[in-house]
Amino acid sequence: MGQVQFMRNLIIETPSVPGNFAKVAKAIGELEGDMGDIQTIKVGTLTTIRDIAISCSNEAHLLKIVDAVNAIGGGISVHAVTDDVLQAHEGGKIHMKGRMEIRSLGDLRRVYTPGVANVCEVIKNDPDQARYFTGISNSVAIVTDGTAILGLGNIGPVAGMPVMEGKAVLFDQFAGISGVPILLDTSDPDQVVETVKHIHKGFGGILLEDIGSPHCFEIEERLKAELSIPVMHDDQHGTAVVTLASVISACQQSGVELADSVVGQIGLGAAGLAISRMLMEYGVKEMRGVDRNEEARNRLADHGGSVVDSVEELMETCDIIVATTGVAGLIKPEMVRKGQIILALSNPNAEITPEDALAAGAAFAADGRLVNNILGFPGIFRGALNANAKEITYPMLIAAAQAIVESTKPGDLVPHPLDPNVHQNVAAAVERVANS
Ligand SMILES: NC(=O)C1=CN([C@@H]2O[C@H](COP(=O)(O)OP(=O)(O)OC[C@H]3O[C@@H](n4cnc5c(N)ncnc54)[C@H](O)[C@@H]3O)[C@@H](O)[C@H]2O)C=CC1
Ligand SMILES: CC(=O)C(=O)O
Ligand SMILES: [Mg+2]
Repeated sequence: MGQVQFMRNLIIETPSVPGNFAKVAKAIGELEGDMGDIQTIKVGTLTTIRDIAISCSNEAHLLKIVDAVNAIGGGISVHAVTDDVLQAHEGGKIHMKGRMEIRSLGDLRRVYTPGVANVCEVIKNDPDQARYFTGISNSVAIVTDGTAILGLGNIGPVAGMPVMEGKAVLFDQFAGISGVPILLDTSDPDQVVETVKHIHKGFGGILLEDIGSPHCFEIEERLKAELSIPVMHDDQHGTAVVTLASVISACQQSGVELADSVVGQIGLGAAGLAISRMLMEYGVKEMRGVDRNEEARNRLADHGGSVVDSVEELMETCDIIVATTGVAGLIKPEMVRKGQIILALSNPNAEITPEDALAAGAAFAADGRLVNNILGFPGIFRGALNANAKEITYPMLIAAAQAIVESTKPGDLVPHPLDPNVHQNVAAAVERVANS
């Protein structure tokens, strides 16, 4: 199958006779539709109705699949096409909920006035008590200016809100952290820094998300210097941690020495520069990079990497390739060299699909659905908040990467994101380093 841009659900009716579902699955499979969740909605004496999630390339591809299912005949038909992803977003994905229920006047007086005034006094007299008597130390602001939402570009903070709500859901589920999206109506570094400084007192940490380069570098550096709570730009360091982990695992499994490998980074923006820096920090001696933007190329050179002239040259000369350009299909199968490790991490669509990279001879290949900062940021912040850390340091990030490697099953590049152990292990490793 090509790039997955399109996820829809088909509501399909079949006569209730064994073998009919297999016919439907065959028709979908023959057209390279990728079936996901299957739900049986109704089993009647005569007919059965199922809701089948399908991933495909685009609307035209979906229509071909619908036609093919309708053409099976024998009473098999597509009743409707629904958009479950859109429906799942109705009303938003997050909701601020109280941890106390108010069932009596006594509860009301404890939770709110007059009782709450006493807690205010306690904190006024000793501000450190806010750590125990408010949710501040368990809350992280998810701050975006909307300038680099996934690989969709500068689509603005409101259009980026579904991503920020998604990050909040992940924070909650994997780390028990309250993630609060903050949408900034400015991308001017001075204004971003000032705004975050003015709101930071309500949070135990700041996650900068989908803020484009180059202003993301200045914003993060200034906030790290000026605030005494953990600040991390996820697209830089969350991604770099998970990429380092997957590269270590791939090298271990293929008997390659990472330090002696030539690593090539395509796209030297927020994610790409941070990945290059982390790999060099970890010991990669030969780090090469390419970007269409001259300033981005210069930044790699300033950090000790070497710049090459084209994607083709990079592909030809490197053992390990990481791509974070946001450009789907940038790596052509004919550019792939036998035995290469290829991580094409752009979302929602990769520079090359893992299937195409493997078919072209790559030893390991993955995309941004697998190698994703989801494996890093929840545990990194959990560990930092547990340790009451004032910042997130390189040793904490390297420890997070090592914890991901240790949580990876043999044969895999990274752990499954729904494996709660990985988030717990990352948190424990980060907390340990922060406390050392
Ligand atoms: N899998 C994951 O966990 C993550 C994936 N990403 C993905 O990485 C991509 C980039 O994200 P950011 O680094 O935040 O964006 P960015 O805008 O900071 O960087 C993109 C860089 O790619 C360069 N570029 C674009 N087209 C190019 C081409 N044809 N040849 C060479 N260079 C080119 C740009 O000049 C820019 O420097 C996005 O698609 C995003 O979804 C980002 C963070 C995490
Ligand atoms: C995963 C992520 O943060 C991104 O694609 O921007
Ligand atoms: Mg992002």
